[in-house]
Amino acid sequence: MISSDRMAAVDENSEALGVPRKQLMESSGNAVARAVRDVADPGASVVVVAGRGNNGGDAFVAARFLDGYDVSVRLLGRPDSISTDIARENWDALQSAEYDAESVTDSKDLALGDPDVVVDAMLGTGVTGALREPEATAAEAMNGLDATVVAVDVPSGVNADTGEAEGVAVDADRVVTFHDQKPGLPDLDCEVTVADIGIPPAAEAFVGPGDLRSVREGVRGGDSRVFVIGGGPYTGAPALSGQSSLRAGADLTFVAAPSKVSGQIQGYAEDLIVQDYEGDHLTPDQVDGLVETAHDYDDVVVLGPGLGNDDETLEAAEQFLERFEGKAVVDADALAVVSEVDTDATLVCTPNRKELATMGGPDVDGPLRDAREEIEEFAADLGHVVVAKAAEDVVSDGERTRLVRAGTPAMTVGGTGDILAGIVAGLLGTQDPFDAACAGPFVNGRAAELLDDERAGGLLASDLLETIPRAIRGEGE
Ligand SMILES: NC(=O)C1=CN([C@@H]2O[C@H](COP(=O)(O)OP(=O)(O)OC[C@H]3O[C@@H](n4cnc5c(N)ncnc54)[C@H](O)[C@@H]3O)[C@@H](O)[C@H]2O)[C@@H](O)CC1
Ligand SMILES: [K+]
Repeated sequence: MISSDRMAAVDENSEALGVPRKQLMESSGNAVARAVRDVADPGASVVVVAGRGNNGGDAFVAARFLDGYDVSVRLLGRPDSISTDIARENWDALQSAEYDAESVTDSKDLALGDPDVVVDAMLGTGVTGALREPEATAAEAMNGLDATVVAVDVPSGVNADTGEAEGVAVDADRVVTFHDQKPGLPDLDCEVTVADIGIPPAAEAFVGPGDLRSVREGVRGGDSRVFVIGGGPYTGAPALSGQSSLRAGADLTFVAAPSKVSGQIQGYAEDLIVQDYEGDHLTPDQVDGLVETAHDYDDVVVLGPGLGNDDETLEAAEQFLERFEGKAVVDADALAVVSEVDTDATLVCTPNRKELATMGGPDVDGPLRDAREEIEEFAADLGHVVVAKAAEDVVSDGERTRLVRAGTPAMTVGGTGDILAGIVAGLLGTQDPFDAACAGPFVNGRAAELLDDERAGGLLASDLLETIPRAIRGEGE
């Protein structure tokens, strides 16, 4: 089962893997033609009613695969209003090859005749709201015919995610849907076939540019705040996490740090707001104040960078998680306490191999992907999202697991993990935790790839700050 949003992401990932949408459209159209062949013998009359998006494009392709049938294609709207290049190219192909393909701009002029088969290709997953004109009238006309109605991807007017129609919808006899079943289709009163259209499994298994779709849409809203609880024995780590969270979309980032090092952390970056507490490391005395601040401002917390592993600090981290109820990225030494706490917080944990084992997860020697099932089980037991970091990362929420293979060998330099924790926190302001956890390492890796020519093996973690926005925008594909 796949939602429309996920399908769009997978489709974009497929393109990045070298299987472009136009190729998928060719397979989709071919599958639609096969369904028509199943319901009617050669010689039968087939009318294709097409809309101006890719759903229509699929049917323009289908017309070419129906040699031996009496096919006519009716495009609802002017050819220059076809909304995608690939659909237009397939329309143009019908024109130049002298198919019976005409555009109809007024639904009153839509004469369907008495065909054996109607192909409904008005709207697919691109539908929003009730069918407008001329589609609404055309749907009624199609429903009034005796013909067998074959719908492309989803009956026009029906929302593929819910199965609901806000107004009139095409009453299909058969639906040919692509790649995977859609949540809204099984409950419809029609036969549904799922056609394999050649999307590589890697387009789903690996995080790709399609997984950044909603990140690209989630612009800064003015009130997404990140609160980094870090620093003490180390000062660079919280500064890197804080800055990368700003690059990934946070509006304001605060760093809570011991007074002994707070000035130093502030000195690295004027963009951070540093709030100090007494002492040289985090202790349980600070927990009340930190929980209160994080709750008052609805902050996304980053717990861990540079905190060190003093017993008092780990005790404080544990107490913080026991009482915090918001969203947090847990990294570095703080990871060690996660499996011991009972927390209502939503956590994204970002362990490297060693930290994964320390926190009670699998101890993996070889590629993490070989342990993907154990990592998934561990995330399920933990009840949180796990981003297990290596050359190829494994991200799991206990039900879904994806791999990330972005990045360069130079990323083994210190600090890239701090950058990652900040990116995930910045994304968590607008994204669902699993989506943020998948997008984070992909963005981090792409940010390094964008610098590979310039920095090569001399990359610094702080260099990544510069290219995070470009990585989010999709550069480097
Ligand atoms: N995602 C994928 O992997 C693939 C998708 N394909 C096809 O592409 C389709 C999606 O294409 P598009 O995103 O172009 O969208 P659609 O072709 O479903 O519809 C987009 C058009 O419909 C109009 N529209 C939206 N709501 C309307 C309403 N209520 N009344 C009237 N017009 C309305 C929009 O203005 C837009 O022009 C899928 O359903 C499928 O058929 C295939 O080509 C193959 C691969
Ligand atoms: K359709």
